[in-house]
This record gives sequence, C-alpha cells and structure tokens, in this order.
Amino acid sequence: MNKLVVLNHPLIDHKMTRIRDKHTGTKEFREAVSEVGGLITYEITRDFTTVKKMIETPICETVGYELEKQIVIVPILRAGLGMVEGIHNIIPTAKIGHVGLYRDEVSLEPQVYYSKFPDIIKDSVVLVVDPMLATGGSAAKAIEIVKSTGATDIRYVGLVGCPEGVKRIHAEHPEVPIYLAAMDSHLNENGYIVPGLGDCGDRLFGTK
Ligand SMILES: O=P(O)(O)OC[C@H]1O[C@H](OP(=O)(O)OP(=O)(O)O)[C@H](O)[C@@H]1O
Ligand SMILES: O=c1cc[nH]c(=O)[nH]1
Ligand SMILES: [Mg+2]
Repeated sequence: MNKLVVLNHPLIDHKMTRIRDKHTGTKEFREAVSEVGGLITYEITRDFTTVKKMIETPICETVGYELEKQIVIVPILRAGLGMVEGIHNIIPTAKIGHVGLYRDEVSLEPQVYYSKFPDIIKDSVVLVVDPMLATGGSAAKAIEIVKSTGATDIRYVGLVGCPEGVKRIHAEHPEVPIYLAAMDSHLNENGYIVPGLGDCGDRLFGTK
C-alpha cells in the first residue's frame, strides 16, 4: 500500500516552526509537540468507522454514532511520550501501550528495553507515535513488536520524517500508513534529520 500523508495545514506549519526554532524553550516546545500530535490525529481519524447508537437528548430519542474500534496509542519512549497528551485529548477513550527503544549512537540500530500493551490491542486501531522518523530503524522495530501482539490495523504518526525513514517503513511494513507534519530533506552524517529540530527527547525532557 505504501501510503504517506504529509499534513498540510497552516496551524501545524505555524507550530512546527516554533518546534524547529532552537531558541524555543522546553515548556513551549513540549506544549507544541503535544498540540501538533492532537492536530495530526484530528486529520487522520477521518476514515475511522462508527456504529449507530440510540440515545435520548433532553428533547427526544435520536440516533448517535460512536467509534467502532478501540484505539491504542503506542508512544516510542522517550520522545513519543511528548505527543501522547495531545492525542489523548482528542481521543480520551484510547488506551495506551508503550515501546521503549533508544538508538545506539554509533550503529544507529534500535535497542529495545521495554514493551507493555493493553489486552485489547489485537482488535484495535493502533497509533504508533514518535516525533522523529530518521533512519526508520526505531519505528520499524516498534511496529514489528506491535505486530507480534496480533494487531493488524497499525498507523505511524510522527512530526518530522525524511526519505530514508519513509523508505524503510514502506519496505518493511508496506501496509502501515505514515502520517507526518513535515517531510524534510535528508539525514546528516550523525543520523540527524536536516533541517529537523535536533534531538527531540533531549529538548522535551531537558536532558542536554
Ligand atoms: O529513525 P531512527 O534513526 O531510529 O531515529 C529516530 C529515533 O531517535 C529518537 O529516539 P532516541 O534514540 O534519541 O531515544 P530517546 O527518545 O529516548 O531520546 C527518536 O525519538 C526516535 O525514536
Ligand atoms: O533528528 C533526529 C533524529 C533522531 N532523533 C532525534 O531526536 N532527532
Ligand atoms: Mg533522543
């Protein structure tokens, strides 16, 4: 299927500019990452299916609609955590799983240190979230771990991607659509996205 959607929205572009600016402080950075997570989610949930539900308004009985499938948000630790609150604000009934990964600084290969999922993940729509899609190694590994639970409806939601990362997800997980706020030029010699936003985990949590 190899689907890539780069959201094109003035509010997202405005907030992404604040996120990219190296002079933006931790508080504003964290808030904007969360908000963009929510804005992307609003856009990508358009095709979610609903089922009818009869309810009573204060006036009369009427037909309403509710989401057919459960939603599970799976942030890739650490940086993915920054998007969870914004997404959860949009879908408060969503459950949350976690995949803990970090990228080895030399090999750039993902190192897995944690995973935990709600039982209902198998039949849910799973949003794997991580702001940065660089080599794609972390996202590909996280999707592989989510697939091992039996989940089949998986979508990747990120802020900044690049051709290298998109190519890898399309090659390893062609049925997983990719949703990004922005598509950047390339990776530098250290595996950072150019122009990017720097190290997202460090900027979110103030670790450098
Ligand atoms: O596409 P890749 O080349 O795998 O790079 C992307 C990964 O790198 C960052 O995590 P990092 O390893 O810095 O861990 P952290 O979130 O704990 O800081 C980022 O949050 C992604 O998970
Ligand atoms: O540019 C990048 C690449 C990987 N991880 C980040 O946080 N930033
Ligand atoms: Mg990091």
